[in-house]
Amino acid sequence: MTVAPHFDFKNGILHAENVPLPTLAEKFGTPLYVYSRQALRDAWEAYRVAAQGRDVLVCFGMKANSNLAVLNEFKNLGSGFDIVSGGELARVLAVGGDPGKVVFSGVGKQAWEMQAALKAGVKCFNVESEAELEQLNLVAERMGVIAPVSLRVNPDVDAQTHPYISTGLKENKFGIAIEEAPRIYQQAAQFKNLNIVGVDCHIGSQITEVAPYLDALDKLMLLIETLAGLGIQLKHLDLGGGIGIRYTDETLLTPTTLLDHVFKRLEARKLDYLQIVLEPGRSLVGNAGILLTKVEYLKHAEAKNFAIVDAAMNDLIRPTLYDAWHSVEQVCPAGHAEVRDYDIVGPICESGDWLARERQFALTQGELLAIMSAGAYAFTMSSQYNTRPRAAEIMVDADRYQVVRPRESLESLFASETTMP
Ligand SMILES: Cc1ncc(COP(=O)(O)O)c(C=O)c1O
Ligand SMILES: N[C@@H](CCCC[NH3+])C(=O)O
Repeated sequence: MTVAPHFDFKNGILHAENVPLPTLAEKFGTPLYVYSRQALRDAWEAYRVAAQGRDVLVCFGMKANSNLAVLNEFKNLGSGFDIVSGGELARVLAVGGDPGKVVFSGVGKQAWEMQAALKAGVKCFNVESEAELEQLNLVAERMGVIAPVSLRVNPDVDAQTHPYISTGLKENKFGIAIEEAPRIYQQAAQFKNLNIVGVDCHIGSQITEVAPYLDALDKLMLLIETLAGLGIQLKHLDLGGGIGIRYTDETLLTPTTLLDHVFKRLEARKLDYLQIVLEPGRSLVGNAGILLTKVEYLKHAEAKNFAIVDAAMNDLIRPTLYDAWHSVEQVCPAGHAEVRDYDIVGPICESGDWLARERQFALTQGELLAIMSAGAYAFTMSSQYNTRPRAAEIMVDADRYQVVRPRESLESLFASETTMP
């Protein structure tokens, strides 16, 4: 068993659904991102079941994986989208996503992005500062439209996750301090081209406990009641994303547990008329993807053993950026070689170019490894550092597969560059 249900061993070979990974490596080369369509569907189903027919809108936090094939799958399942840029909006529109189910997050929305989102008709802007409110009102006024607004408040709760991916603490750059929120809502109500529709928070990522969400919810419910007292009625409450996935042996918070707790508290306060919006990213895609890579060289140095693979930090930056653990599987474990502790590293000229450290393997040169849980914040955070073309992406569906993004060609990497005479 691997950490990802649709990536499993059959006859000693790791498969994506029914497709042996060596077949894909041979056909498309490595490094290669491979996604399981069924894993996307199962992850979505967990949210659908959790909603139990209650008014819940799931907006896929698409920064986790914005490949059009992935977006299209979620669109067809009824998902909305949480976007953070004009670029992400363009992707949603490219797959025919419903702008009425799009929430626009982010601390630094530019005027052109606001304009594009207003033109498309997004569900709401999650506004993160007073300055942004003013700018949004101005853009809407110029266009002669009304902008739907929700304030992203910072509830100052500890999501008990990695400091780099915790976003709901006072010292984070995100959101409006919750004590300031009533004043700023009142200010927003004065703007002629804004329409207040909701409240939003997002406290962090890879959260495995329900408590931080409930701490945030309690603070938000109090705010909603305060606002009602001031004559400001909200229609929705957005609790952001953040549900964690299994990278190793984490005990998981399920969407059902989260929503059951949330609705219980809302009912107790008679606030269950509110629509609940969620913005899950990682939990919808994280374990629906792997990064397939080939061992180029084995290097047995005095202090350490290295497996130098053809994937690198430009393909998957999470290990070096967050010290994140990704489980690694041998695609065809043969077991003849000597078992050693290996650092799995890429070819990039940085000491930080590692994908896993101190893992016990019996490795052979030329064999394939699968870096697991690489469906979220993996390809989307990739770069071309060291003039390395970004990897291809493949979607598998039972025994079918399709290239959903080809490997970049070398020429394309510098095709638009010019020399100066
Ligand atoms: C505003 C916002 N919403 C949703 C998400 C998705 O988070 P996750 O992938 O942890 O579900 C993020 C990223 O952390 C975010 O910043
Ligand atoms: N990129 C981070 C998550 C941050 C999400 C952005 N708000 C990760 O890989 O874990």
